[in-house]
Amino acid sequence: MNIIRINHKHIPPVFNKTVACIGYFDGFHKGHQQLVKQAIEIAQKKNIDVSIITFDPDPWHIFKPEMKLYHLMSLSDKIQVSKSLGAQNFYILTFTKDFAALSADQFHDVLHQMNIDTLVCGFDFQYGCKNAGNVETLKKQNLFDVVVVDSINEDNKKISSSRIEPMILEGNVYDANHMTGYIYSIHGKIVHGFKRGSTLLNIPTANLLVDEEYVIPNTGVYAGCVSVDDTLYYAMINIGKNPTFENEIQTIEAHILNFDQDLYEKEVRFYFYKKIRDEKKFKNIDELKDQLVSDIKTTQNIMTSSNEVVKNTAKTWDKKLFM
Ligand SMILES: Cc1cc2nc3c(=O)[nH]c(=O)nc-3n(C[C@H](O)[C@H](O)[C@H](O)COP(=O)(O)O)c2cc1C
Ligand SMILES: Nc1ncnc2c1ncn2[C@@H]1O[C@H](COP(=O)(O)OP(=O)(O)OP(=O)(O)O)[C@@H](O)[C@H]1O
Repeated sequence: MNIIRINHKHIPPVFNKTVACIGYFDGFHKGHQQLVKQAIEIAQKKNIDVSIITFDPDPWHIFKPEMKLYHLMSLSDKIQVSKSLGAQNFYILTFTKDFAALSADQFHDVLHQMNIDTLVCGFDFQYGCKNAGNVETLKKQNLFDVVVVDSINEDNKKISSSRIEPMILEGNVYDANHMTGYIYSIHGKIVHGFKRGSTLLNIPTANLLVDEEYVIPNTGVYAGCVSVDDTLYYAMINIGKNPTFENEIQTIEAHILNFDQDLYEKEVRFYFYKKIRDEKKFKNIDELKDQLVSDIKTTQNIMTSSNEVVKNTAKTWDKKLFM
């Protein structure tokens, strides 16, 4: 895939004629996926490329620089998912105050210089200074064709990134996953924990130092997966302060089922499919251990009966399944 960062003031003359989807695309939910599907259909008929156009940094970063922002996906996640959805190009328009101040016509001109043949956007797409541009202004211009996708809904309400975020924060990853079709995941590096898992409990866990931009699910125990290198494994994941041991800081740790490899310093991804229980304080280590053994069975059962979403997750992140 071609990845090109673009400063709107100096657009290089390097772009293939393309059908492009435009938006911020945080989480690549089913609404976003519909745009890409539509773009692929048009591109196949015209025998031209499919491109994703997004903005970076997050426009909020320019308007409210003091605000700490959390996302469902990093920019490199979006690149990876765009590739598996079938795009040939990924264009990153650098979002600056100047870019935000473009009029609708100037914005059209930027897209024209990027050799856009057809723009695919959602019914509520807005752009340009003070959101002056919308589907109506796009349809009036004649530099490129425009295809508008109707609202993709769940429970009669538009699926959107801002609807998915609070669900994840509440721990309701199961319903959030329904709006994307694959399992929500966060990326990071495996670091050292207190080593109680491998010694006291005989159930080793990998502790994740998460990349800081992600929306983190609420505390609790989740059935899900972990991917290591190019393989996806079933896993049970705990987010919390291990109240039995009275830790002071929250950790994110996973026990990967049927897995026995050193993971320290590895870059991995944790996938949260469904919350199975709250984290609890146990009277003693044996009770915690019994609970963990039961959690392994619960996780195995939940994950084996969720074949479709697991397969789609593996496809989305280009992983093979080891189960
Ligand atoms: C799936 C799972 C569920 C867990 N549930 C609890 C829990 O309910 N209460 C608790 O105190 N610790 C819980 N733990 C955390 C264990 O106490 C933890 O794995 C252990 O302290 C090892 O930590 P370490 O990696 O720092 O050595 C859970 C861990 C996992 C992987
Ligand atoms: N549910 C949906 N149905 C159809 N089109 C959608 C849907 N959600 C987003 N789009 C379109 O996808 C593109 C990217 O959307 P974008 O990520 O900017 O917004 P969003 O998902 O609605 O997120 P937010 O909640 O942050 O507004 C836009 O063109 C938008 O109109």
